[in-house]
Amino acid sequence: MTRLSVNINKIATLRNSRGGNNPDLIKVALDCERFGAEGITVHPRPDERHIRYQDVDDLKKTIKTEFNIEGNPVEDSFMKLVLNNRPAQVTLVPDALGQITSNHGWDTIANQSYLKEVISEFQLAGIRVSIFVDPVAEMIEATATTGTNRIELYTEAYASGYHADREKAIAPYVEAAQIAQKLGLGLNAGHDLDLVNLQYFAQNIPGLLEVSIGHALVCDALYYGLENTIQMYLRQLAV
Ligand SMILES: CC(=O)[C@@H](O)[C@H](O)COP(=O)(O)O
Ligand SMILES: NCC(=O)COP(=O)(O)O
Repeated sequence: MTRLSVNINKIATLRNSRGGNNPDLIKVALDCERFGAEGITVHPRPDERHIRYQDVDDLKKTIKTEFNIEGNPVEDSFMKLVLNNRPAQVTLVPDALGQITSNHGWDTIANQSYLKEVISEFQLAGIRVSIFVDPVAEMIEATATTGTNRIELYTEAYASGYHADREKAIAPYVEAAQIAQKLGLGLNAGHDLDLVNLQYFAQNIPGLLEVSIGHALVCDALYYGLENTIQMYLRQLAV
């Protein structure tokens, strides 16, 4: 069964907009867990526009489910943050400084030796590593030599193509998942997954271990409430 990790970046965005502590990020994370989330994901960016580095320290001390920290290891501050907190999983994402949101996976061919080096540093600290990749066969194949435990498929192209032709939109992801399985890599996925496109993805992707979902889930919570929304997402994954 696929696990749901709730990305709480957007809760921090709302909090930061007024400078106080409403909503309380830690309380929301604990409530997500209470409502059924099987993990908490954060993507602290160097400008701390949503998740602050202090939030990561605070979350590590309080949450009980799987903690997943996303970010670009080229930043020394990110390396230190992750190594000091030792989450269950780190997801390496090649975002540039100031990028609005993630928009591509790693070029695992050009960055093969660099990734190998940073992945082993995290693994020596007992942290499972996942790397963010596009569903492109040669990019998935090249992840094998990096030593990563898992890959996270970047699902924006699936989400944006879903309404026009979902079979066409999912085809590269099915192929990517089959390659990952052949290589013995664990499989995660995320970005723009929502209540409309999630079930079809989970039903058709073999070996999908975890999805991390934030933006759409927080938007849905405005209408359905956080507890109902998390339960609705979990039902989409119960395939
Ligand atoms: C890696 C990924 O797809 C998500 O973490 C996404 O980057 C969310 O980050 P923002 O909430 O800053 O858009
Ligand atoms: N890794 C993807 C993630 O954490 C959340 O992405 P999104 O649902 O906010 O697009």
